[in-house]
Amino acid sequence: MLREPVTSVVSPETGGMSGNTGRYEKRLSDLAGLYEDAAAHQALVEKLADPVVYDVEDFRPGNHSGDLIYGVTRMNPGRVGREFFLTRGHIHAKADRPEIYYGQKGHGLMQLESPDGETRIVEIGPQTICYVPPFWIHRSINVGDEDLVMVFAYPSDSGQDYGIIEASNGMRHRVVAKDGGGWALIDNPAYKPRRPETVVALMKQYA
Ligand SMILES: O=P(O)(O)OC[C@H]1O[C@H](O)[C@H](O)[C@@H](O)[C@@H]1O
Ligand SMILES: [Fe+2]
Repeated sequence: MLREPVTSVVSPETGGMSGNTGRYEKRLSDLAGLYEDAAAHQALVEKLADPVVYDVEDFRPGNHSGDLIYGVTRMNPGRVGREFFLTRGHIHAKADRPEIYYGQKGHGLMQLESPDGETRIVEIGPQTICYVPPFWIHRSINVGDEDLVMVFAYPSDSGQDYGIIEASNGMRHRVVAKDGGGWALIDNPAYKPRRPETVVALMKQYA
């Protein structure tokens, strides 16, 4: 069926987008288990009365392969202990599907992890396009002191698999605030590397 063209106007200030077909919010309590300091997380949920920490507005034309979902994510600035506010993170359920992010406002990082445990950190500011290649687990982190707003687009049949991060007890590295400003990468001591067979099986589906 022939589709009609669509335009969306993005507001870098509010992180909203016209023409969206959906919207969802994540509250701080939805992110339990992601941060190294679970007590600091719980204390902050109570202190701030469980605020929205990121929201997503998107346009979804449908699920058939070859189509595209696009939208905008807005993330609050903030920290849990020494870690910055972040998204849950995922690999695409169809793991060979890529994604594009386009910075609109604020200062963020994309933390990427390959199936065999390599980490890459990409800085995203306004006007920066970040290409997330197939097979990389990805999570956004707001390392600035204002909202981080990014436009994204990915194949509409990608899906999100959140279990891969849970299964390894988090990503291999954590991004933490340095004393006096900036950020640093540290090891996540709880990290369980994926077994070589798991990595091969994940990539073989698309060989
Ligand atoms: O799904 P999360 O890992 O919580 O990330 C939040 C959102 O970030 C980006 O906007 C992605 O393109 C969305 O697909 C994702 O849902
Ligand atoms: Fe994604």
